[in-house]
Order: sequence, then structure tokens, then C-alpha cells
Amino acid sequence: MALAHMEFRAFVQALKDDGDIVEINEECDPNLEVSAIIRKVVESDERAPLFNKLKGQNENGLWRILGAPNSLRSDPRHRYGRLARHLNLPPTSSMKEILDKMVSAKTTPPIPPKIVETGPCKEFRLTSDQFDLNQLPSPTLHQADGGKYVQTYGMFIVRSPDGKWTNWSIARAMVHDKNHLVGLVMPPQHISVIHRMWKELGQDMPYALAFGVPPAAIMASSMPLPDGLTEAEYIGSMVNSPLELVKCETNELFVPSTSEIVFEGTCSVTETAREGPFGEMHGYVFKGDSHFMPVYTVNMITHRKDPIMPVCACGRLTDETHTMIGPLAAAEIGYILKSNGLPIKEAFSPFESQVTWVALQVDTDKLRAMKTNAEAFCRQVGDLIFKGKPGSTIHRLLLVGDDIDVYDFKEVIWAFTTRCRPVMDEYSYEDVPGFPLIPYMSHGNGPTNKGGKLVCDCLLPVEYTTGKNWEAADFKESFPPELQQKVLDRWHSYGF
Ligand SMILES: CC1=C(C(=O)O)[C@@H]2CC(C)(C)c3c(C)c(C)cc4c3N2[C@@]12C(=O)NC(=O)N=C2N4C[C@H](O)[C@H](O)[C@H](O)COP(=O)(O)O
Ligand SMILES: [K+]
Repeated sequence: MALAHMEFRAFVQALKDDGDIVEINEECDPNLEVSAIIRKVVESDERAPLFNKLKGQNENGLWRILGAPNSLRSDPRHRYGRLARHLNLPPTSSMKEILDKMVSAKTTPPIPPKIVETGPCKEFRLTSDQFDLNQLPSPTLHQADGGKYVQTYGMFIVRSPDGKWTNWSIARAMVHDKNHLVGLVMPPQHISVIHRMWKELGQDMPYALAFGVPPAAIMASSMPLPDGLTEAEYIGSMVNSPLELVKCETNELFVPSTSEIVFEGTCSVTETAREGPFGEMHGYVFKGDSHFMPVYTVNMITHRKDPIMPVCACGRLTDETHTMIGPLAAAEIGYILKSNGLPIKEAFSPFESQVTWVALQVDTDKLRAMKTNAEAFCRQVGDLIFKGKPGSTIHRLLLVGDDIDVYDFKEVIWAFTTRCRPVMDEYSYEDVPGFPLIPYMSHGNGPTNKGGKLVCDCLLPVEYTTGKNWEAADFKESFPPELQQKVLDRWHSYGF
């Protein structure tokens, strides 16, 4: 058996070995029952449900469902255990260790994938007359959704017409009819950039949609890596071994050879259909709110025996859209700021902000050496992030000092509410792209995809000049260390 971060089935086994899976062998209905269970799981950080028996499953077991593939564990000692297993890290890893791993390949040479002749994803082949996506267990995830969102944790594989850039990403898609999907393809996402390249050529875009890919790959698929970067070789470098890919049957693209299920086809550059509404990452379904999006033709399905379809029943906290989209964007944002010489130490997107914020811990010694001022510094940060793609899903950047742990929301919100004077210490950005999925954008008072962003200066003026001049009124900072130690040592003998 391969390692968990390199093969989805090994990953599922690793979760089982961790006692982090509940196998449900009684038949469940993919129409709402499955996602009701997943929602209850992710709202209580319960173990991941593996549905082994689904209405509509075919004679070769196509398909089972693993819900909550990358959500949180309830035990704080391995809260991020499922994310860690995606990256071959110990389940006790911190979010910092996980995100540091995701940016580690920025400074190592890419390792191109290895092409293999065949693999487990080729065990069964179904041509378009042999399957009906409405008959297979395509799940309905929220009762007000516009369709069955079969694609919520698969990886789209698309390539520029010149063949130089292969992008891997997660974007949602729902069943349109027996052999078609319709999916969200929105700027500035790379799938949209590449789709536009094919549109300019007047040719439909070949795609593959691989479900149950190597977990390390799905993490990179959810990260806003630079334009033109091919995730396959970035991941190879990150895991320090080439990914094994196998060619599609009906087009020139390559998919991970151990994928559980692969849809192959073309994405139309002319034909659109109603897509949505969908219970999205910010936690809302706006009834009847659909938009015209590209139609994907599914020409072929290949799959392993008894394949497992991973499903993210997204919405309110805490599911894969929160554990991945925000933190991975924060990792990229932190890397961009550091590589532009700004004194940033850590970057994280708090779940409690519905991953619309990124908190940036500033090295204030270095900040003071810059002899800068609040306005100049905040504009420098905002210009770098809000005008670029990695910041596209983020609407508030919080600058906090060395004493604030950005991975702990209690710390972040304390600094924000006590050190950032509303309006005066906030620097607005109205002339930058906005994230149209946030309800105050999509259903708010202003333009849906422009502006509404802020850099919030949560550094007190002294942190720019002479440094922190206060002590926190708490156990850690307001008592001599030896007294703290004495209290800790005697805590039980006091009677606590
Ligand atoms: C915004 C998204 C979703 C939504 O909220 O409905 C939807 C929900 C699901 C499928 C569960 C989902 C999951 C589970 C995860 C983990 C990420 C996403 C999504 N879906 C959306 C989508 O439908 N459209 C979209 O443009 N980006 C999405 N992302 C985020 C992107 O993957 C991320 O921004 C990558 O960086 C993109 O790759 P590059 O282009 O940078 O190479
Ligand atoms: K990506």
C-alpha cells in the first residue's frame, strides 16, 4: 500500500487506522440523507463518514462516498489530523507546520510527474452510453441547491492550448443531464484563464476530473499557486517524489493513476446552462439564484473497483472550504509578502471570519527599522495583495504585532478590537477585484465583483516607532515569571 499522501485509498486506510472514520454499511440516500449526515459531522468535528452502500450504486460499486475528507477532528491534540495525513505529516501537526509544508516547494526544484502505462483508475471503463449521472449516486447536498453537486472534492485538470501549463484545481460542478455537468468557472481562477484561452481559439477545452486523487495533490489544487505553474511538478517537489500519471482514454491529458474515479471530456466554450444555486463556502443558499456557466460533456468514466467519491458538503463552519481555501490562500499571501521583503512572520485565515480575513503577524523590530508609517505600510501590503489573484477571496487583511498568535482567533480579535481604531486605522480598497460569492457582494448594496476590501492596522503607533509600551493584563504578562511558576507548581495543592 502506498503512503497516505500519495494514494487516496491509502489515505482512507490511514484515517481508519487513526480511528477517524465511521463506516456506514446500511443503505443511504444520496439525495440529502448523505449530506445531512456530513453536515452534522462537520458541525461537530466528528469522524469522517464512509458510505459503503448508496442508492444508485452500480454492479461494480460505482460509487461509495467519503464525507468530510479534510475537516477537523474534535480532539485538540490532533485537530488538523486529516490535513496532516494529506501531507504525510504527524496528525498532531499544527496549522503552521501544515502551511509551511505547502510553501516548502517554492524553493526546491520541480519534480516532473512520471508517466505510467496504466493503473487502478483504469480497472473499469464506461462510455457515455453506459452511464447516467442522474442514476449514479450523485448527491444533492442542500435542499435549495440547483442540482446534484457530484463535484465538490475532485480535481479538474486542464491545460493551456500550447501544452505548456497544466492546472489542477477544485471548482464545483453539478449534474446537468445524463452525460453533462455544468460548473462554476469564474475569473480570476486558473480554470477560467485557461478556458478563455480555448475560447479565443474557438475550440472546446479538453478536461479531466479526477476524484480520489493523491491527497497531497488535492491540497495544491486548492491553493492559489502562481500563474503558469504546473501543480503536478510542484507537488512532486513538495513530496520529493514524482507523481505517477496515466493518459486519458479520450484526450491528451494525464490523471493520477490511482484516482478512484475519472470523468473525461470537453468543456464547451460556447454552450452554457444554469448553474447553482449552491450552499457555498460562506454558508448561504440563495433560492433560485442561478447563473449561466459552461457545460462539461462527460465522454467517459474510468474507475477502480468499489471506488470512493470524496464529498464536501460545504456551508457553515467547519468544512473543507474553510480548512483549505482560506489557509492555503494565506500561505501564498504570506509567501508573496515575505518574498517582497516585507517584515511578515506568519499569515493565517481565521475560520471565524468564514475565511474572508487574513491575519498577518508583523516582525515589529524590522518594521521599526523601515522608518515607515502606518499609511505607507498598509498601502504597501494592500497593493501587493488586493491587486493580485491570491488575495481574490480575502476582503480584510489584519496587521498584528509579534505578541499576537495569528493561528489563535482569540488573540487576533483582541488585537483587532483594541488596537485598530475603526475608519482611521483602516485603509479601503474599492478599485480592486472583489469576491462575488460573499453575500454582502452577491446580494449587497454595492458592485458584486469590485471593491469592499480593507487593510486594518492593528498595530498601535508605538509599534512603528519605539515598540510595545504595555503589558497585557493577564497571567502571562502581569506577574513575575517566578511567581507564575510558583502558582503553576502549587495549583493542585491550592485545591484547583
Ligand atoms: C469558491 C468555490 C466553491 C463554493 O464556495 O461554492 C466551491 C466549493 C467546493 C467545490 C466544495 C470547493 C472546495 C472543497 C475547495 C477546497 C475549494 C474550492 C471549492 N469550490 C470553489 C468553486 O466552485 N469555484 C472556485 O473558483 N473556487 C472554489 N474553490 C477554491 C479554489 O479551489 C481555490 O481558489 C484554488 O486556488 C483554485 O486553483 P487555482 O485557480 O488558483 O489554480
Ligand atoms: K491550484
